Amino acid sequence: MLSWPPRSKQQPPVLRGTIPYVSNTVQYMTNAGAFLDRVSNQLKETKSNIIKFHVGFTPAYIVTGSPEVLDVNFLMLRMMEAHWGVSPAELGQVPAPGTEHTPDDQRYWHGHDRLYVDYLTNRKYSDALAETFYRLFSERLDRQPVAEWTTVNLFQFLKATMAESAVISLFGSQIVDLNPGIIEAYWDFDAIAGPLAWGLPQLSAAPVALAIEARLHEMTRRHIDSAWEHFDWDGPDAEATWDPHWGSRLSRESARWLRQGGFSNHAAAGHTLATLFGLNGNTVPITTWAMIEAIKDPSLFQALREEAQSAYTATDPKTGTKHIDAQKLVALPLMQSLYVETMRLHVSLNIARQAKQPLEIDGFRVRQGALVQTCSQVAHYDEAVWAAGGHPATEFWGWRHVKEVEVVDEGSGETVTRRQFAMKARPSSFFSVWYVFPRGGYVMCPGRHFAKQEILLAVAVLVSKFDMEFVEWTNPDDGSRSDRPGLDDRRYAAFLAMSPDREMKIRWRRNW
Ligand code: HEM
Repeated sequence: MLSWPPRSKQQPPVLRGTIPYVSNTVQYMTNAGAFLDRVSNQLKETKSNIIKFHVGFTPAYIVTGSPEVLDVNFLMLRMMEAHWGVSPAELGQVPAPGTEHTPDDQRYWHGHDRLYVDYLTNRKYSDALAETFYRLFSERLDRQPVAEWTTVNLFQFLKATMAESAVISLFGSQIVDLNPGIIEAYWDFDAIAGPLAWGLPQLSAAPVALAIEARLHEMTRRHIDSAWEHFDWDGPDAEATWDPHWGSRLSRESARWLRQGGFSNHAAAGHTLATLFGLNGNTVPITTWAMIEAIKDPSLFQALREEAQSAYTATDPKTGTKHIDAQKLVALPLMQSLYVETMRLHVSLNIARQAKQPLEIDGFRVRQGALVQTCSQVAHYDEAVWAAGGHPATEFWGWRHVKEVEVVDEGSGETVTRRQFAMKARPSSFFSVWYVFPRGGYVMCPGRHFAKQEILLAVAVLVSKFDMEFVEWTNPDDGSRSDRPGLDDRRYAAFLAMSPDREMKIRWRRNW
C-alpha cells in the first residue's frame, strides 16, 4: 500500500532493460503481456509497491494503491486527439457559457461527465439498453435451427452477434444499415485501438493500423451525418429510450452536446468510434471466456442453466417470447461469481494518470508530468488474496465467490442451505482503480451496470436455449486444429479484457 509520510528513499526500483529508454518502451508497446510479467516479477522481488520505467523519455511508474493527485483528464485528452480526431482549433476553442472559469485542462469534461451519469449509469437508461440488447441478441440466436446439432466457432459467433446487438442498442439500426461490414471493421480496429491511443511512433506510423482506423471513422461519420440530416429533434423520438437514427438517449444527447460545444461531425464520429471500443472491447471477450468455462465443465453449465431459468418470469402466449427479469438475474449467486471470476482472470488494465504536481509515493519522489499507472493483473493474481478451497488464484473456479449459508425458510420454517454470493476479496480494478478525483467526479466506468447486465443476459440466454458440446480448439487465422487450449491474447494486456487467442469450436442444439 501507499504510505504518504515522506521517507528518505529518493528513487524507486527501476525496471531492468537492456537498452536504456528503448527496451522497456518497445516491449511496453509491442508485447505488454510480457512487459507486465516482468513488472510483476520485479515488484515481488524488490518487495516494492512502485517501479519506474520510461515511455520514450517520459518517466512512468507502476504503483499499487490510490493516489489522489493525479490528472484523470490527460488520458481523455489523448483519446480526443488520437481517436476522436479533434483538431488543434477545436482543442483551443472558447469555453461554453458558464464554464469560463473552469481550468483549461478540465473544461471539456463539464457536461460530458454528466451525459454518462444521466444517460448511461442511470438505472432507467442502463435497463433500457439491456432490454434492447436482450431482444436483439435473442432474435439473432433464434436464427439457429431448432432441435438440430450444428457446429459454430464460439468467439466468432459472439463477436458478430453480441457486438451487432450492442451497437444497435446504443447507436441505432441506421449505423449498421448504412455501413455493411461495420462489425468486422470494428473488430479490426479493436485489435489495434489500445496502442493507437498512445500514438507511439512505431505503430502510429504503421499504415495498416491507420487505414483500419480511418475506415471505421468513415463509417461512424456516415452515421453521424445521416442522423443529423434525418432525425426530427421536435418529434416524438427526441426523448425516447431508442430510435433508429441515434439509438439510445446517450448517443442522441452526446451528439447534441458535441455540436453545441462546437465540435465538428468528424470529431463526433471519432467520439462514436471511441465509445464502440468501450462498448464491445470488454463485454464480448468476457462473455466468451465465461461460456468457454461453462462448456468445459458440464456441471457448471447445468448449475448456471438452473439459476438462469429461475430468472425467467413469463412466456408471452401469443409470440412464445420468454421474458427474463434482468435485475433478478444479476443478483443470482453463481451468475455473480462467474462474472467476477471471469473479470478477475481476464481483464488486464493499466489505468494511467499524469502527476499534476510532484508526488511522494511509498516514500519515493515522482516528478510532475510523469505517468503513473496501476495494473489490474498484478492485484488480481495475488495468491494471498484470492486463493480459496484448494484453487490457486491463477485458476478459474466458478464457485470461488459463492458460499453456502443456513437460513430459515419463510414458508416451512425449516432451516435450509442456500447459496450466497460472497466476493473472495475486493476487486479493486475491473472498472477503474482510482475512484474519486479532484475534479469531483467518478471516473469509474459509466457503462458498468449495462455491462454486467449484458454479459449475464448473454450467458443466461445461451445456457438456457442451447445444449453445447466442446469439439476442438482451432487457430483463428486458418481454422486448423490447435495443439493447445485458448489462452489470454497478450496483445490486449494492459489495455482491456484479453480475448482468447484460440477459437473454441463447439456443437450446439437450440431447444427453444
Ligand atoms: C466488462 C466490461 C467493461 C469494463 C471492464 C470496463 C472498464 C472500464 C474502465 C476501467 C474505465 C475507466 C478507465 C479510467 O479510469 O481511465 C472505463 C471507462 C469507460 N467505459 Fe467501460 N468497461 C466495460 C464496459 C463498458 C460498456 C458496456 C460501456 C458502454 C458504452 C462502457 C463505456 C465506458 C465509457 C464511455 C468510459 C469513459 C468514461 C469517462 O470518460 O469518464 N464501458 N471502462
